[in-house]
Amino acid sequence: MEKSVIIPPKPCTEVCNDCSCHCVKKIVPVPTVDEALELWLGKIPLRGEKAECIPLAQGLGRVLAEDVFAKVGVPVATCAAHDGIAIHFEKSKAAFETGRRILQPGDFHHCPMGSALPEEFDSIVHGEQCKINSDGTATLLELPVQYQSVKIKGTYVGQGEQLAGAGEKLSPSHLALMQYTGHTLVSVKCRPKISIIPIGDDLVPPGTVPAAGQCIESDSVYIQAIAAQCGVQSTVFPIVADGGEAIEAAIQKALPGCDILVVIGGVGKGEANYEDYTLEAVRKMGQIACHGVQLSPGGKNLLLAQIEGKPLLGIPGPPHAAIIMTEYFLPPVIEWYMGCLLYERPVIEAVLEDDFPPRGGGSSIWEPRVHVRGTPGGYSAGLVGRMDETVENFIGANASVSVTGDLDQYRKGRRIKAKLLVNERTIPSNT
Ligand SMILES: Nc1nc2c(c(=O)[nH]1)N[C@H]1C(S)=C(S)[C@@H](COP(=O)(O)OP(=O)(O)OC[C@H]3O[C@@H](n4cnc5c(N)ncnc54)[C@H](O)[C@@H]3O)O[C@H]1N2
Ligand code: MOO
Repeated sequence: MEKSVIIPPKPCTEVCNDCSCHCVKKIVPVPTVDEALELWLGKIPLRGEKAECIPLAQGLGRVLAEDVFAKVGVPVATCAAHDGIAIHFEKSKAAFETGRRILQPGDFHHCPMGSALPEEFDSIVHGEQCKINSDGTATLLELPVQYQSVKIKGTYVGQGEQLAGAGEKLSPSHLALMQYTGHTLVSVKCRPKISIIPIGDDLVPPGTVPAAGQCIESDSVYIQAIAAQCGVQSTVFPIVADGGEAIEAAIQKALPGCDILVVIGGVGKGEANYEDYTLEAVRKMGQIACHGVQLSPGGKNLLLAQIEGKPLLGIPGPPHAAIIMTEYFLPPVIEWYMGCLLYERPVIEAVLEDDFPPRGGGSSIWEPRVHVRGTPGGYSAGLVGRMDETVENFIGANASVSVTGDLDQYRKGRRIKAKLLVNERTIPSNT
């Protein structure tokens, strides 16, 4: 496995702060994705978890800041769970068994579903089991079982019963039950503010026609979209020119207003020799957790750091690399901040259409995009024809595969797990 070289900012004066070899250069193994996340987020103390109170109806997808308890029990009083008449079971049974099936007005109570049951009655005779007569009596056609269709006060939800816990993501069902039990507002965790800084002299803003050697800045919109899929809005800053001072100034400007900072580009290992100044600027301003991770494409230049206790995610510039790095590292940092899983990609099993080329393997991950198609037996998956910044890779693919472990598992005909990028119902059929 490739090794990455970490050049510490300055030699340690006392005990070496993990920079060994008398603090000149340290050869460290490239971490796996999990190790990189631990190196990065495991060291950043969570800041005060802020909460805000919002109208319940706006709560979908938000994360509860505190446990929620029913304000109102359900039902409020013992009531009918069916349209019918309320009776006293034992009394009615005794009469019914001796052939007296006519109930006098005082022997029953008309009870539409949800209405409170008078105390002297304990069972509901369904509308179909009786006949209401024009003289105010009722005829019992069938004897119900005792307590039929009676909802006892507070047995569905007890007043004060816990509905949900802090850290749960609010679903439509949460909202309905909370509103049903007396809530109009809900206390949710504040979402992180994310700032995104694209870096590179060769980038031009969207809406500009690129000249030779230029390209239109586009990674930021992907990063924004993945953040939005996690329920978080983000701000894209103007493109920053290559150069240490400009990058430092841009980071200084963005940092106070955000909780998570994403920088794009300039993280290549060629550093200043190849106009990649981001790594050096971040090294000066904060602490680097890792530069390079066992994940491709793009992982060898991924930068994870912190500045002033805020996580910084450094995404490599080439778009095909940026999408994978964003999918692997942006949701976890948002989830770390929120304390809740927010990015879910459905996983399906598919049979490989061809051998995968030997990439990845061991603990290193290769994450190619694939086409998943419906087959009579389930699904099949094939690598997209062209990788990189192609229509097939970006738009044609509907899933990706984490190729890792024993590469023999990725031969034609083997069953693999594909992580969908789309709704399963939109997978085309092979026929
Ligand atoms: N000497 C070495 N050079 C490079 C190596 C290496 O190992 N040694 N690795 C290469 C690989 S692989 C990658 S990936 C890149 C990552 O480097 P950077 O993050 O520094 O990428 P940039 O130089 O800034 O940009 C490269 C290329 O990407 C496009 N780009 C950049 N930003 C955006 C954006 N916001 N939106 C759309 N496209 C963007 C642009 O075409 C740039 O030209 O390093 C290689 N070099
Ligand atoms: O890591 Mo680079 O993404 O192989 O293009």
